[in-house]
Amino acid sequence: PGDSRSTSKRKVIAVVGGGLVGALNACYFAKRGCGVELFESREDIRQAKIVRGRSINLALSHRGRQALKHVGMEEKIVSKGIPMNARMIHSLEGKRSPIPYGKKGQYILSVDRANLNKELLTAAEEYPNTKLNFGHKLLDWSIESGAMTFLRSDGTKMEIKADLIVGCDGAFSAIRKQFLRQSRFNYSQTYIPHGYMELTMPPKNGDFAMEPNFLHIWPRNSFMMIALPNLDKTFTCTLFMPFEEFEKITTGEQVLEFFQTYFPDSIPLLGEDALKRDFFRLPAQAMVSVKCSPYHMGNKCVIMGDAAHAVVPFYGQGMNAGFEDCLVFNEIMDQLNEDFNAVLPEYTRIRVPDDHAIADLAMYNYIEMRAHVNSKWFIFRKYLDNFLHFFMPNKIIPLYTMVTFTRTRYHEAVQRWQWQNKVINWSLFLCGTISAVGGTFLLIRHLPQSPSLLVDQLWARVQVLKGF
Ligand SMILES: Cc1cc2nc3c(=O)[nH]c(=O)nc-3n(C[C@H](O)[C@H](O)[C@H](O)COP(=O)(O)OP(=O)(O)OC[C@H]3O[C@@H](n4cnc5c(N)ncnc54)[C@H](O)[C@@H]3O)c2cc1C
Ligand SMILES: Cc1cnn(-c2ccc(OCc3ccccc3)c(C(=O)O)c2)c1-c1ccc(Cl)c(F)c1
Repeated sequence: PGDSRSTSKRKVIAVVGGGLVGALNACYFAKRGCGVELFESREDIRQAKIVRGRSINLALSHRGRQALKHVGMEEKIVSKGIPMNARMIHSLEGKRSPIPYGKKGQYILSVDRANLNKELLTAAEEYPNTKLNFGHKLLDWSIESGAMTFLRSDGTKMEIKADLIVGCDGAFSAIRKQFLRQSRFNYSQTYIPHGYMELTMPPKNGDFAMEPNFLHIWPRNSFMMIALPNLDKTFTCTLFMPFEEFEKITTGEQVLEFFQTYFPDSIPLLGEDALKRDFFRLPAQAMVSVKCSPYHMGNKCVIMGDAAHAVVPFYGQGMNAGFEDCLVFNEIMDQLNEDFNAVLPEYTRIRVPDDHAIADLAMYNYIEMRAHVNSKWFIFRKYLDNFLHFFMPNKIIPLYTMVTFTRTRYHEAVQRWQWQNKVINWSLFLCGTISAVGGTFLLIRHLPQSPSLLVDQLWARVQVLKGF
């Protein structure tokens, strides 16, 4: 087989998967001076028409931006993103409640998935030490030799070796398949009963149909819908609903009936005909949560992004976590002088707890939103968060703020949130007890007579009232 392993000092990295994380990783390794060969099963999306079936836009937040910043891509991506400074909660009655994310600089960005992927591929390609191979699908690889077998779009096969294989081939990773054959490799996957469907909300009179700088949310317990703005003044609405509910809706009239019941304010904005058409354009897509460890095999291979940790999208963190994987791996490469024997196990040791934490958080959010969260509860919770944070800014930091607007390690954010909840619950218990004791004391203290006399007086009044 072709052997790309370096004879010189320069290491050759094979990045498998040219999606968001693979393309960014190619930039990271190329910037480091490695020889990078990226292999992507699809044809070059920069030449192909738009690929359907993945979310059209995504929420980019602090972790992802920091990762892009390291390879000089933050400005380019942010300039094509639309800031969302607050949530806009839509009630069943059509009332809209804006709830800011927090301080001025705290906003998330709606970015176009295809454009982001194209920009990252082009950035990777600009490095002289990078080669992008499209139409190359990894079939198998050997943990012992590190040899990889690719099926090319012309039907031929090719084998190559590299100094390091970086598996960024998504939730159904072929790289990870080999990991599953190894002992002591832990793996779990969960398909949730909800599916998702994307609908497009067109511009109205040439402008956005709703306020553009918001993450629009219609929380209806087990039905949820969100809308993120696009540069072409459309919104991409994502409807989350149990598959069994999707399956009950088989006619255009039933679509309208459903939206009239749960999301009435969105019907005139989506357009009745477009809604009836779009709803049946693609089937609802499944959502899977994947957790595994370790993330590496020997000194040969490491997995990142959805290949290592596919998360349900109820925190808007999947891509942000995958981008942060690249940043963390790079930081460890610097610390351990690119010694793969040390870097790979250290990456697993550091990153597994954090990616498991965000996978659990996203699932927790899904379960919490599905069970409790309607618009009133959503608004109450967020006002409570903001109220507590306002009065105790260094004591109480909302979990969503830590996850979305800081690089606090995900597992530390969860630990802090659990501690904060204890403090809040204790404080509420204490306040409750103090006011109960205090109230009773005041009642007894300022009563003119003994309590029994008071009861007689109250009873007499009841008899009088009974007489009316
Ligand atoms: C509905 C929905 C909404 C989301 N919203 C957000 C959001 O708001 N914010 C956020 O941060 N994240 C969000 N995500 C998550 C985000 O989409 C993923 O975390 C992200 O795409 C992961 O990137 P990746 O590169 O690891 O995997 P992918 O994007 O899946 O890319 C994997 C690539 O590998 C290629 N590939 C697969 N198998 C092979 C093979 N055998 N050989 C070669 N190539 C192969 C694929 O063609 C693909 O190009 C959302 C996800 C969904 C489903
Ligand atoms: C794409 C994206 C980016 N961030 N978020 C997000 C997620 C959860 C949130 O709160 C959880 C909560 C609210 C109220 C009570 C408990 C928990 C908030 C928030 O605080 O605004 C924002 C999403 C998103 C993704 C899917 C759905 Cl269904 C959704 F509604 C939003």
